Amino acid sequence: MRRRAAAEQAERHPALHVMGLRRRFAQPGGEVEVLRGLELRVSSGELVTVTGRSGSGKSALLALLGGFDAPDAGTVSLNGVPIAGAPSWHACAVLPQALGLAGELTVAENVALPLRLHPDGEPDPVAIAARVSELLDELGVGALAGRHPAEVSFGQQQRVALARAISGRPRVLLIDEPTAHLDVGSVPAVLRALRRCADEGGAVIVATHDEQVHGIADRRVRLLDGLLAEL
Ligand SMILES: Nc1ncnc2c1ncn2[C@@H]1O[C@H](COP(=O)(O)OP(=O)(O)OP(=O)(O)O)[C@@H](O)[C@H]1O
Repeated sequence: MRRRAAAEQAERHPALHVMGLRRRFAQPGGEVEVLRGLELRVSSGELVTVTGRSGSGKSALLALLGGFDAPDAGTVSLNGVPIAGAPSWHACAVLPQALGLAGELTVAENVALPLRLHPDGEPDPVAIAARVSELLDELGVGALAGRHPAEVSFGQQQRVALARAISGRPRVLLIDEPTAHLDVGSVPAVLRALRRCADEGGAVIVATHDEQVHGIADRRVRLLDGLLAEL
């Protein structure tokens, strides 16, 4: 019964639904309204890229979608339920440009964290280790598992942070510029990982200037004058 109710809920409500989102920031010349009543719906299994000129508000938008910032007006709902603060990693994983890896943990321990904090309970440690090494290998950083984030390059940290964001198979994944610091050879693995996350049922939203990322999207939107336009 509960499963049927959840299925009906998923049908009625998109994985991510943004309504009337407004955000103003105080700036030296006065207040600037960066988001001006923005609307967005993203379904499970859909990968949407957000483009827009530098300073248009893409990172500010992701911070609001991830519950790290509060809007001046409007709502962000996950499966029909408005968020209040940052949801669990399982409900919504966020990969900001600053990455946010835990410096005291190894690469492998960082990637294992969402699995260990899973709301259904911590899976068997052998299953966690297998998932972690599979993801790190796929992203070309398997040899770094035992190092700490400060001991690897920023481009490598970026792939570790992506592995951490997707390890718990989040229902919604928000990513800011996932290819910004990568060498050309590392990009295909990142694109495959993002696409698979959507194909396995995640709603994936990626802010990017990179045409290669737009190439794997189901839908592209542009942030312009505080609103999103379909491309
Ligand atoms: N906490 C804040 N306080 C004041 N202004 C802010 C704050 N956060 C963002 N802004 C302003 O909001 C605007 C949008 O910034 P944001 O970082 O979201 O742009 P962006 O589209 O992600 O840019 P980029 O593509 O360069 O990463 C900028 O003018 C920025 O200065």
